[in-house]
Amino acid sequence: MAVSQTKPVYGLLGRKLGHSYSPRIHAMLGDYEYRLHEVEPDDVAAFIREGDFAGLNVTMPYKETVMDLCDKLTDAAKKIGNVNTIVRREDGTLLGDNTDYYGFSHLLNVGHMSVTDRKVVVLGTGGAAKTVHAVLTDRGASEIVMISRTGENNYENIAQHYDARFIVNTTPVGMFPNCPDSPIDLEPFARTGELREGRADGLFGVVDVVYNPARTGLMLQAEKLGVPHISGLPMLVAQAKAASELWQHKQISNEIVNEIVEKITFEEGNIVIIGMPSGGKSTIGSLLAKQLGREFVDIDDHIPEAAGKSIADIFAEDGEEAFRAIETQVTGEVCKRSGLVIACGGGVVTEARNYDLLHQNGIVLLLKRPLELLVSDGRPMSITKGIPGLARDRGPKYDAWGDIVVSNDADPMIVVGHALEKLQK
Ligand SMILES: Nc1ncnc2c1ncn2[C@@H]1O[C@H](COP(=O)(O)OP(=O)(O)O)[C@@H](O)[C@H]1O
Ligand SMILES: O=C(O)C1=C[C@@H](OP(=O)(O)O)[C@@H](O)[C@H](O)C1
Ligand SMILES: [Mg+2]
Repeated sequence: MAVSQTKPVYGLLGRKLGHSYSPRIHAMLGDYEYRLHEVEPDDVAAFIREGDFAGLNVTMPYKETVMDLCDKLTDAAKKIGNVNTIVRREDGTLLGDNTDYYGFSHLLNVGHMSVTDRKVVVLGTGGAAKTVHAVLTDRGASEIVMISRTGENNYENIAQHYDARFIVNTTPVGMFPNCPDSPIDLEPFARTGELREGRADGLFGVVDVVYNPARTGLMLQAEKLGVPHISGLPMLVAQAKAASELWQHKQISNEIVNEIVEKITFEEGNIVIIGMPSGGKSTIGSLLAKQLGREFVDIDDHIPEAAGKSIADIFAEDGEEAFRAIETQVTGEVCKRSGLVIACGGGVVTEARNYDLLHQNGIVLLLKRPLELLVSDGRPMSITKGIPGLARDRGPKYDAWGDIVVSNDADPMIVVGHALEKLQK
């Protein structure tokens, strides 16, 4: 008689799990069930005692709580002071371990962040900060300064640490939906170095453990300053891999970690389309979304809703500046979401402040249609300034903002095919 095989059951324990990436990550790491458990503080002890699981990941705010509920702790978990992975052993007892340590270590490796003999500023003093501190200590950082809101080293007196060479953010500042916020200004840190080849080299690296959005305010500023930087997704995936290895008693390659990071980056990232008015952003965007099975959002469609009047009326009654203010507000709300195809208004590049909004969580696709094929119908800017004038003013900005360029000079479905090819590279 055939014996029915049931899959082992793992999962994630936390209080609010939102749209956690963990089930998707674990589905790519092994053949097991992975469930989400949102549990209130008073119920955690009972959940652990009675829980029907072969192992667990643990997240905020229970990484310290579960330490007392495990039968045994690994040395790493004891040293760091929190548990993110629980393994049920053969005799049924629970072993508490910490794979965030491995995750952060992996993040430093893939970001090429060599902290040995360097001064590091760590923003935050919570659970993630403790893990980060342990890794930095083991890697021989010369000085580790922990910044908190009210401690001895805080955001008021952070200037005394502008000589730090690395910054690690472990706070939730900048995390969705508060994006693109940033906990600190990086410029004074960068400026402490010598000016070489036109850029200050005081900062060697910036790491953000936040992974949604893909680029927090901190990452976007590091990028502008030319400072090497990396955000938290490889850490999330690597800690999951290490947990999965403990549960399955087998090794998983770093290749798989990289593949998962790439897949989630693409799926969660937005495809943000810019280009001249009537260049085909709405047309190509909606077809591309259909092809990818994604939601399509046309910023221009949401502006009348936000303003209570049509785009033509905003321009006629309130002027361009008022239109730009509403456009920025709507663009910010839409672009912080995930996994969308977004068509922007043609003038989005006229406001420098919109750059971060477009780039925080996506790839910017510049759609270029030959000027002679562009039309002005109903487009206030194209009518008043004329298409050649707009093209002259905006051309350099379109080129600077676009991460990839796609020509819209063929049948729309052919253009969508070209866009997909470039996106999947
Ligand atoms: N590849 C194409 N082939 C034929 N017509 C196109 C193509 N791309 C755009 N159009 C047409 O050009 C006009 C403007 O396109 P639209 O998508 O509204 O531009 P945008 O959103 O950039 O202002 C529409 O009438 C659309 O049908
Ligand atoms: O170029 C511009 O400044 C504008 C372009 C329009 O969007 P399309 O590019 O979709 O026409 C719309 O946002 C508004 O009329 C302003
Ligand atoms: Mg449009």
